[in-house]
Amino acid sequence: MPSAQSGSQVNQNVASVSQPIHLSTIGAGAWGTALAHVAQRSGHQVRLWSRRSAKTLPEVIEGANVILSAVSMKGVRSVVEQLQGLSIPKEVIFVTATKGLDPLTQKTPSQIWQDAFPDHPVVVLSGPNLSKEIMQDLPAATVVASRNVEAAETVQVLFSCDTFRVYVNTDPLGTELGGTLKNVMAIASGVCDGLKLGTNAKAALLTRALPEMIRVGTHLGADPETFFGLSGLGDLLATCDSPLSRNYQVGYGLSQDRTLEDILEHLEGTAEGVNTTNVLIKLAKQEDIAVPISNQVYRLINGKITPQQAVQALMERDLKAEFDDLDL
Ligand SMILES: NC(=O)C1=CN([C@@H]2O[C@H](COP(=O)(O)OP(=O)(O)OC[C@H]3O[C@@H](n4cnc5c(N)ncnc54)[C@H](OP(=O)(O)O)[C@@H]3O)[C@@H](O)[C@H]2O)C=CC1
Ligand SMILES: O=C(CO)COP(=O)(O)O
Repeated sequence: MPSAQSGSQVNQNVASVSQPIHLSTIGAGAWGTALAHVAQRSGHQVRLWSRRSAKTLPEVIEGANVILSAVSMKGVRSVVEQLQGLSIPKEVIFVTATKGLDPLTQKTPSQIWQDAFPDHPVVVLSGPNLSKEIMQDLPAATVVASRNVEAAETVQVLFSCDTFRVYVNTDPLGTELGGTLKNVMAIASGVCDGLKLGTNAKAALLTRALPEMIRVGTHLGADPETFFGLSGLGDLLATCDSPLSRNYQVGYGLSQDRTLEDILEHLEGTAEGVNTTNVLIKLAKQEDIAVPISNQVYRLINGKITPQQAVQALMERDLKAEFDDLDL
């Protein structure tokens, strides 16, 4: 794999390739820490800020070329507002690695960032990236996506190293929605495994999950092709098949008749899929988008049905053609 220092073909045009990039990471949770680790490994200068930091946010972002936000969805607006109060040069690139939807506006994190900083480049980073594996320096790949290709290429250089391979994409919305929507499917997948429904059921679930994600994504303006890449199918496979995933753990716990409150209380970190499911179902109802799997996840996490009833409801749906409702 090319290192950040040597650069791939596409990166050789990026001015910053030969110099260390100054990265300020906001959020010292599992993901912020792992991404800071990767950037450091690839030879760049990294500062990390969290609400518990001794240094202030203005101190930590001073002189940064790139500001990465890896906070959970509930922290995005507060972080954006704090940064809006500071004077940040227009060439500074914002990178958002949050996988969620805003409950108030149903916007994605990158839309919130771009609304707040219309003149700055905003790049989405998303892919099959379980942070515990990344912290162990196991090989992984991800996607950085922006309408501003040069900014995306700079971020590609920033995070590329011998254990982390970064691809560029020009569809930030699709890249972001892949990582966000698969969290809902990971809850369903944890239920599927917890109930020991078998390999056939799991394959059917994941295969039907993808067109459901694409339906939502294309309705919102994303490119369908993006969902077949690392940030869509890739992240769906990783998250739905790993007990490391907090969203999978939520589904697994529900299948064992634990309450959502009890599961979340004992969970290590954030499971964005719970909030995402609630926002998605509101959106799908408003926009009339068919989301049958997400609907059952919604009913399950809101205590309206049992895991067994959720499975039964999916199996009893009207019979239909396989590709009837997917206009690719
Ligand atoms: N862990 C993973 O494997 C991956 C996670 N993600 C995504 O990254 C995001 C963060 O996940 P992760 O790091 O695992 O979660 P954690 O629960 O480990 O950390 C949550 C982070 O959010 C910050 N935060 C929460 N509320 C606020 C707030 N009100 N104001 C400021 N900051 C806040 C916390 O800040 P503080 O540090 O100050 O406590 C912390 O950094 C999620 O959207 C997740 O889906 C994406 C890919 C991989
Ligand atoms: O997004 C992730 C992997 O790509 C992490 O998944 P969880 O948030 O479910 O742990």
